[in-house]
Amino acid sequence: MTAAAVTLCFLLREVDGSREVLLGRKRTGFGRGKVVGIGGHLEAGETAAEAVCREVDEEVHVIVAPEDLIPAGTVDFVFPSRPEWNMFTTVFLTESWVGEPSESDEIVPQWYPAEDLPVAHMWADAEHWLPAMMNGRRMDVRVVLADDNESVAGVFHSDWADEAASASGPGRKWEPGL
Ligand SMILES: Nc1[nH]c(=O)nc2c1ncn2[C@H]1C[C@H](O)[C@@H](COP(=O)(O)OP(=O)(O)OP(=O)(O)O)O1
Repeated sequence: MTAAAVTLCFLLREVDGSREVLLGRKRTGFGRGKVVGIGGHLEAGETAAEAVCREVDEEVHVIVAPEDLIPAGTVDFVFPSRPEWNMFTTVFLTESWVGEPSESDEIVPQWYPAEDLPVAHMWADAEHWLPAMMNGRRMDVRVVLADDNESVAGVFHSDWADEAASASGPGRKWEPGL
């Protein structure tokens, strides 16, 4: 089954010398009640960059220009016992936008210290890949969920800096853990 194409954007700012990231409590749909990144599904004909700018505007009313998106990699969420939930996520960071985040029907946004994420309220896998990506590590990640569709059964990564990783296909080197 093909994974749904989705995208996430993490807004980063510095306040009194400390870095903060914008997350939000999801009010509807997949992952309702969890604190998640801002983003969602690509619409037909959209690139991930176009989709994430649209989603950030729709969900938290902030305008991000495509040229201000910093590519951070991808996360493939694999739900072996619910393959219809599989999602392939293109992840971006940004430090530039216009407007102040405000809530929508879908998300209640909130700034969190980048060093102290609300992991108890997030997907269990987020602490494996999000801190590394926020710290500038560009990579492709594969998260395999356990049968409860919540806990993490396995995490694999392939750094963009790793020459072997730039070749997709059978030559690609996936390392366990992060
Ligand atoms: N295991 C996981 N860990 C995580 O941190 N985020 C996950 C995840 N599995 C999925 N996601 C994210 C990726 C994606 O951005 C989001 C689901 O997409 P949406 O918010 O668009 O879903 P909805 O059901 O609200 O659909 P829409 O109809 O597009 O609003 O959940």
